[in-house]
Amino acid sequence: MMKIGVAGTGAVGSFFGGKLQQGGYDVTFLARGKTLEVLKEQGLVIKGEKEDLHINGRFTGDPMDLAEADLILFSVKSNDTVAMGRKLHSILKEDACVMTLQNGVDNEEILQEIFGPDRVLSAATYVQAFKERSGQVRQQGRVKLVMGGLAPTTAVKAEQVANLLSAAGIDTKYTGNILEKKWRKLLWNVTFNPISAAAESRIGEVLDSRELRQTAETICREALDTAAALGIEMDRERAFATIFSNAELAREHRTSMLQDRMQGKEMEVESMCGYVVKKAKELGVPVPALETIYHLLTFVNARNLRKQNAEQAPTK
Ligand SMILES: NC(=O)C1=CN([C@@H]2O[C@H](COP(=O)(O)OP(=O)(O)OC[C@H]3O[C@@H](n4cnc5c(N)ncnc54)[C@H](OP(=O)(O)O)[C@@H]3O)[C@@H](O)[C@H]2O)C=CC1
Ligand SMILES: CC(C)(CO)C(=O)C(=O)O
Repeated sequence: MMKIGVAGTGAVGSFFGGKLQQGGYDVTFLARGKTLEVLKEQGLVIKGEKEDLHINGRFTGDPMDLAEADLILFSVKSNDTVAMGRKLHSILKEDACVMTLQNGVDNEEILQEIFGPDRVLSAATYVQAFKERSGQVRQQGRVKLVMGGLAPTTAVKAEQVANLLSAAGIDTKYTGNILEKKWRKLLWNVTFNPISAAAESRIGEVLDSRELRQTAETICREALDTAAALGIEMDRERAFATIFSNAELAREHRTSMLQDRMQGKEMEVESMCGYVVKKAKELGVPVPALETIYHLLTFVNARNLRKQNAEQAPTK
C-alpha cells in the first residue's frame, strides 16, 4: 500500500491527510510547535459540515519519519516551499513523488527544480479550511481536487494517486493539463485574496463595495491579460464572469491571505501577486493595479516581520 506523508499539517494538510487516513491509508503527519504537541496528546479533529473526524495518527516533528513515504502531500505555505522542499529532497526515496496542494503556480517551478519534473504532481485545491485552534481544523463548502503531473512521465503515477484520493472519498479529477487548471485558480486568488487582505474584508464586502469591486475587476483583467500572454488558453470574458460568479458563492469566506493578515502571519504575497507581476513585466503586460497592491502587502509583511523579530529579541 502506498505510504503517504503530509508535509505541513496545517488547514489543508490536516484535512486531506485526515481524509486519507480515515480511508484506510498509511499516513504520517509532519507538524511542529504547539500544533505537534496537541496532535500527539489529543489527535487531530476535523470539523466538517456533515461530520467530524477524530484522527489518531502518526504525528511527528522529525522529517526523517517521512523517509519511507511514496507520496508527499506538500501543504506548507508557499513562503516555506524552498526550505521544506530541500529538506525532503535529502531524505525521500528516489521514486517518491511530491504533490503540491498549494495555491499559485510558482511552487511547481520550485519543486521541479529541486526534485526534477518526473517526481512532481500538482493539484488545484478547492476547499475552505482553517485552523480553529492547534489540532483542530474546520472545513466548509465543497471539496474538490483537480490534479495531474507536470511531465508526461508522471501520467501513470498521477492517475494512481487520483484513484487513491477518490477511493478515500475525495472528489478528484485527473487532468492532462494541470498548469492551466492551476492558472484558472490563481486568477480567482489574485483577484480576491490581495484586495480582501488589503481592505480586511470578506468576499461579500469586496463585491458590495463599488471601489473594492472595481479594483478587483481591474486586477482580474490585468491577470487575465498576463495569462493570455503566457499562452494559457481561455475565453477571457467567460473566465472573468466565472471568477465573479464563483465569488458570489463564497460571500462569507475570508480568503487565506486575509486570515494570515488577521493572525499577523506572513501572507503569500510573492506567490500570488509577485509571481504574476514578474511574468507580466517579462512579457510587457501592464499590471498597475496588481503591482500597487503587491507593494502595499509587501510592506505589511515586512512590517509584521520586523515587529515579530523585535518581540522575540531578548530584552536587556
Ligand atoms: N486554507 C485553505 O482553505 C486553502 C489553502 N490553500 C493553499 O494551501 C497551502 C497551505 O495553506 P494552509 O493549510 O491554509 O496553511 P497553514 O499555515 O494552515 O498550514 C501550513 C502548515 O505547515 C506547517 N509548517 C511549515 N513549515 C514547517 C516545518 N518546517 N515543519 C513542520 N511544519 C511546518 C505550518 O506550521 P506553523 O503553523 O507552525 O507555521 C502550518 O501548520 C497554501 O499555499 C494555501 O494558499 C489552497 C486552497 C484552500
Ligand atoms: C478561496 C479558497 C479557499 C479557494 O478554495 C482559497 O484558495 C483561498 O482562500 O486562498
